[in-house]
Order: sequence, then C-alpha cells, then structure tokens
Amino acid sequence: MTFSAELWERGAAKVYEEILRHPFITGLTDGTLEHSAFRYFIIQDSHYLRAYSRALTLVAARATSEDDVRLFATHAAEAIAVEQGLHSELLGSLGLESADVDAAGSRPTTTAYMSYLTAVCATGTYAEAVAAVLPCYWIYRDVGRELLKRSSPDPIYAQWISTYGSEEFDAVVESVLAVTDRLGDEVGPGERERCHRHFSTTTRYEWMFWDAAYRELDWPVG
Ligand SMILES: Cc1ncc(C[n+]2csc(CCO)c2C)c(N)n1
Repeated sequence: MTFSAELWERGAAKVYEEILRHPFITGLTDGTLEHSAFRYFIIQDSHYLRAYSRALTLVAARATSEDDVRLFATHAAEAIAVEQGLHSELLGSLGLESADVDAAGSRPTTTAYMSYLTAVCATGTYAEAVAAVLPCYWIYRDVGRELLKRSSPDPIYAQWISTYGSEEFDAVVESVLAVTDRLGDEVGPGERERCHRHFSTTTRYEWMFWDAAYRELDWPVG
C-alpha cells in the first residue's frame, strides 16, 4: 500500500464520510446554508490561508530536492493568490470588505488549526510537515469533486465550488501525493507514526473548520 493510502485509511476515511454528511457541506449544494455561516467561513479561511501559505514556505525550506522546494514555494504563492483573488471577489458578493476580515479576527478553531500547522512545519521533519499540510489539499480536492457533481442553486456557493473541483487543482494534489509516497519509503518507524498523528489531527481540524463555520463559533469569553 502507498504511504498516502495508509495515511488516508487510518486517519481520514471515516472523517471524510462525516465531512460529506455535515450540514455545512450538504447546505452548500442544496442552498440551505445560511449566508452568515458562509461569510464566517470565508473570513476565517482568509486568516487560515495567510497562515497556511507561511506554513508552506516552511515545508519548502525543509524539502530535500529542488523540485520539491519549487512545488511548495509555488503553492505558498498560490494560497496567497486565492486569498487575495477568490476571497476578495467572494467577500464583495457577500457584502464584506477586507477590513471585516481583520475586525473579526481569528476564531478558536482557526487559531488552533493554524497554530498546529505552524508548530509542526516549524519543528517537525520534512515528512512530518508534508503529512500535516496534506489533508488541506486532499480533502478539498475530494470534497470539491463531490460538490461539483451536485453544484449549487446559489451562485456564490457555485463560484466557490468551481475553484476546488477544477482539473488544475487535481494536478496540484497529485504532485503532493507523489511527494508523500516517496517520503513513505524514507521514513523510520517513529517518524512514520508522527506523520500519522499529524495527518489525522489536521484532518479532524478540517471537519472542525466547517463545523465552526456552521455554528458560527466565537471565543466564549473576552
Ligand atoms: C480550512 C481550509 N482547508 C483547506 C483549504 C484548501 N487550500 C487552501 S491553500 C491550498 C493549497 C495551495 O493552494 C488548499 C488546497 C482551504 N481553503 N481552507
């Protein structure tokens, strides 16, 4: 079995099914999701993408070949492009501007997910860092494909869906899966277990990110 298949089977298969069943996801395609929940999601995703792009530059710095440095450095730049392009368009459609993103700040789940990613990418090995960032790519590709089949009666949701369900994005994910499988042949048993732990933790955070948006979770105090 490839390393990526092993990671998915142990850490993501069940959570992925839960994600597809989550009312945030089903609400996107049947149009019942409240705009306020989607607004929360886009605002939090702007914060997330800012941290994620920095985390990817740490992955790039740890990479063991020039091709891999280029791959992750390119994705870091693309994450910023998504934040500044797609997001500013969506913010406009939702009646928001970038000052609203700053005013809302990063909420608990976003903060926890960003902090975990940053810590692993800053202090872990190259394989650990790749395992931590992988669910972000992989889950969005697979969820994007499912959503694309169903599409959405709401043009704002349909626009968002088309970004992650695209063929270009598919190629991006395949290249990261190829890196993961290669690293699977190089890691020792202790590092392999740490990769599993990071992969399943950030997979859970992906579910929690949608759940927090659905419930519009805020800090309980302060
Ligand atoms: C919570 C959350 N998780 C994953 C993504 C998807 N994503 C963000 S950056 C990137 C790779 C480089 O473009 C991918 C796949 C998201 N937007 N928000």
